[in-house]
Amino acid sequence: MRPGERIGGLVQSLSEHLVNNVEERMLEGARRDFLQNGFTKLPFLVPDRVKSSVADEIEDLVAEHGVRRGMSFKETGGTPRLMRNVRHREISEHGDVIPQVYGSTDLLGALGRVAGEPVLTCPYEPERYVITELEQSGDTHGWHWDDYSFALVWVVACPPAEHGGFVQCVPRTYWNKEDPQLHRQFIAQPIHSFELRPGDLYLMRTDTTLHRVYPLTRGRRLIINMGYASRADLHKQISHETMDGLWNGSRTDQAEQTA
Ligand SMILES: O=C(O)CCC(=O)C(=O)O
Ligand SMILES: [Fe+2]
Repeated sequence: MRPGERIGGLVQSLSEHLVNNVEERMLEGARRDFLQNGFTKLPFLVPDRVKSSVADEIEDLVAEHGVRRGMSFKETGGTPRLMRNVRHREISEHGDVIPQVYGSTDLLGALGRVAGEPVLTCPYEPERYVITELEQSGDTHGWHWDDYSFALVWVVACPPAEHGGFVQCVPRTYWNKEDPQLHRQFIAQPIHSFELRPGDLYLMRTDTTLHRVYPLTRGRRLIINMGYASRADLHKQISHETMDGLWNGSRTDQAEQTA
């Protein structure tokens, strides 16, 4: 089978799964969670065959193109990013399955039913998809918001919660890049924590949900974050300091920024 046919078959099996196996009540349950917490797990959204093809591609890409980064950003109150990443550019150049799955019309339709509004491919390409591996003790994706409204995160590897790696979030919070006031956000509202397992997917309302990955003490955590836009995002002036800093520097820039 030619690669194009294999990938076409995978996207087709995702569409068939969404029509045949994902019931309205599952999407409605996810929608209630999502509106309440800015977060919902959706492991049922994608068939195992597609999950394992995406996972295999992620493993190959991180082995071949992963770059270690260590940074912090004043726009999110100086919180750390200690991780290995593969950026959009390398994923779209060397990946086959991920770019096709990302743009699947049926996947976007299902996400829109959960979000309660249209979920659109991100107009700013570097934020469409990024692979993140946490691999050392202390590695974390520290507290932040994202520039665009939605993230669909696919979990390939994750240690048990005893070793960190779970997601924490504070919904209904707003990002003032000049003065993010993280401590005030934590005082004003509770922090919700969610354990993840390999094979999980989750959808987060990332522009109004402050979130982080709890620092790892052992094991390995590997995900791909697929970023999507709302209609409103298309009309906003969005500056991209944190994501540009994280994902867009050249290898030399990154080496200089690495702690
Ligand atoms: O690793 C995760 O679960 C979250 C990733 C994330 O927040 C991001 O890439 O912006
Ligand atoms: Fe994020």
